[in-house]
Amino acid sequence: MNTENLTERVVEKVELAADVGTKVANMVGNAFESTIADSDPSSGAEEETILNYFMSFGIHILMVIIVILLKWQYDRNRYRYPKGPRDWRDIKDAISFHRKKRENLLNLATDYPDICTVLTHSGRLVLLNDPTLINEIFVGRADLVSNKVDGFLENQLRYKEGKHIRTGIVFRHQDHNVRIIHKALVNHIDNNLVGKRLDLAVQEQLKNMRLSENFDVRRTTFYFATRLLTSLSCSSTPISADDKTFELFEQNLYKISKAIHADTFQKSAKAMLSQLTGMSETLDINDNVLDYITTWIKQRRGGESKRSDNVNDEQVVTSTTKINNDFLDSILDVIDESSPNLDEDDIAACVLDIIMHGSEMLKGALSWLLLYVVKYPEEADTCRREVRDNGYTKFNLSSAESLVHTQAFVKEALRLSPVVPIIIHSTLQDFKWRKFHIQKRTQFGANIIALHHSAAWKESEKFDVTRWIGDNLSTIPAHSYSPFGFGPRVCVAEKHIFNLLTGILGTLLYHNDFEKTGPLPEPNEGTFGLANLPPKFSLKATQLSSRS
Ligand code: HEM
Repeated sequence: MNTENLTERVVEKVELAADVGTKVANMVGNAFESTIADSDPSSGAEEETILNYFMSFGIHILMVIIVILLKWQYDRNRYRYPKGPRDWRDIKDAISFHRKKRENLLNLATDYPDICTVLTHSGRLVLLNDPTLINEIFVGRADLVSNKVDGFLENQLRYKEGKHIRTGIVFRHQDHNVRIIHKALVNHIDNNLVGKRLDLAVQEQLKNMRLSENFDVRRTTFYFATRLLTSLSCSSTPISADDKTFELFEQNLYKISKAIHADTFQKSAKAMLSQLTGMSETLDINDNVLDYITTWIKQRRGGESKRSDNVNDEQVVTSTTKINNDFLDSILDVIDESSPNLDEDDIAACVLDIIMHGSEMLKGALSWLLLYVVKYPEEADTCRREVRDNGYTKFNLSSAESLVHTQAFVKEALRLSPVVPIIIHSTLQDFKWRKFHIQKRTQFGANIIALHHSAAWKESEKFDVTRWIGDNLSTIPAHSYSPFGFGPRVCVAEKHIFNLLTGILGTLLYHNDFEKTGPLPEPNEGTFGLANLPPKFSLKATQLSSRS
């Protein structure tokens, strides 16, 4: 008998056992219920009733445990996962996985260069360490979403039955609406922002950036990014430090931002508690932030219907009647294509996602860049010379492409310190893949940090900007660099992010000198949860004269 037949027979047997187990549990349960129901209350020694009650309760619990064990055994035989430290013997490692997550992700990639299954505090995770396998799952299977990440991040607001706001990493992909929104956002960036509004919007927020003798890098870059993303998402919103409502909105976003990234055992316990009780401070703040965005959308739609009331019957209201030309408009434009129809709550959730994800990610990337600027002052000086030689006085997306050294600096910093160190999606259905049979809702993690540090890179631990320049480019290993995700779920801003970051860094370096004000954190410190952020640190910025 071959192994496949044997496995099938074992599976059948266990299936049968599980079935019998359930039936027995029901029978015993029913028998006890009827025993209690049949007992004559008048004859009733009270003590006996209590005893019966406890016995019945105990047997129910026992049966539930038996059924759970049988189901567990059944699943073990039915599903086949890649090997890895996932045994109960490794439970201690699983519980402490988060504590040294960075090292764990790197070690696991060394021990299992292709793939392995790990038990983490948020459940089983199939860790993909090889670029080909990552592609097969993340590109070949566009229906993957990370529901468990939804549950884990405490900021997930169930804004509707079955729908969550997913901050940091956006949208559920099985849904038709997600595809059309993704496409609408990419088209909007390509057609309306690049070479058009984007340059002015970034210039304005760079001008307002509060750099000082001692500025908190994470906070400053967060406020810069939030304002930029808000102006691009909902351009009619008054974004000013004097606007009290906007100030509150920003502060609340910052509170959420601080709360969400921890990836610890305590955090899992807290998330579980808030799922059970529905009570969570972060969720409350999130609610409040969403209300704020809903108000903008109501105002916008109110304005639009007034405008369309004024146009005569022959005139069709199309996207050209929209005067704001922002992310919100691009979503409003695809309402007619949506199914089920996007309503105000859905739209607000998307806008909030864009603002939160964009600002979190930009904060992370810019914080790492400034940290590397002070850690590698000579490299930063080379970048500064380049921007000065190119007369790059103010942000311009398309000419950022020509800042070769500065662009290389950005790429190298995001290689060593990717803002998203592991991208987690989960499966919607059971499926067979290679020699495995994967259960639905299994988490898959693309081990980005390990890809970026793999032996395929020459001196992978070294901060070497030159690897991205000229002939050295040929030494860059294929498919081993992916700071913005993969496949259909790739970041909507992916094509332009390097130029965006290069232009921002270039402008900051043109006008400022940055120095440390105290000990600097190391790149392997900081929050390493779903996002990789440096710990809080401050720098001194000194304004440079326009021409040195
Ligand atoms: C350094 C900056 C950024 C980084 C590192 C980054 C990274 C990522 C990553 C890794 C994903 C994929 C998530 C997944 O597969 O689950 C993603 C998705 C996304 N990003 Fe970004 N991102 C950045 C900036 C931005 C900005 C500025 C925007 C603003 C428009 C943006 C909008 C989005 C959206 C809308 C998605 C979801 C796409 C979808 O699920 O269909 N990102 N980003």
